[in-house]
Amino acid sequence: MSDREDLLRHINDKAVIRGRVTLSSGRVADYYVDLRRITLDGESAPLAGSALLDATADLDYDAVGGLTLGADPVGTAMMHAAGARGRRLDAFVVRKSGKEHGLQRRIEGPDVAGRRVLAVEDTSTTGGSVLTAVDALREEGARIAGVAVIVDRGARERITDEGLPYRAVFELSDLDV
Ligand SMILES: O=P(O)(O)OC[C@H]1O[C@H](OP(=O)(O)OP(=O)(O)O)[C@H](O)[C@@H]1O
Ligand SMILES: O=C(O)c1cc(=O)[nH]c(=O)[nH]1
Repeated sequence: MSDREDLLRHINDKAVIRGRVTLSSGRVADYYVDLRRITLDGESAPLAGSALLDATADLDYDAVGGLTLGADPVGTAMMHAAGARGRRLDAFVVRKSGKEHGLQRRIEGPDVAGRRVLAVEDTSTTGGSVLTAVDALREEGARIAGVAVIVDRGARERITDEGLPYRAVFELSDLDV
């Protein structure tokens, strides 16, 4: 079984939660894909990191991250999967709002200014969260190589309409939902 097939089994077994739920956008749905149960799972997270590296192999970037919180373990899974392949890949975290104390950085981690970065999400429904990260990254002087998610929940059109390459390891139709 390939890593991608293995990951799909993990997602269907551990992350697909049925029941009424309010989504980030305020929409109501009758299932949730809780990918934190994958990206924070010691067996599943390396599969997710590896599958995202494969799905973005045609894109040129050297740092990866997105809007906290869902994106954080996605970026670090990719960083470690890249390291296991002998490739240096940095990670970063985009805060939802700027921090008032300390160094008052909106984007934590190695500087992204002037670098080609990949904006990631665990899942993207409206694309609003990942595009918030894209805006913050551009403000910081980063160049966006593309957007990548583990599961696309409907954001493809909005993100590609922005002119951004979009890669998803899985579409909703791949899942048992
Ligand atoms: O494409 P969108 O409509 O923006 O929805 C997707 C977002 O929703 C979830 O995060 P959530 O907003 O629940 O916040 P969290 O990551 O802080 O848990 C998920 O991790 C994405 O970030
Ligand atoms: O749209 C969302 O907020 C959302 C949907 C989903 O399936 N999983 C998730 O973490 N967020």
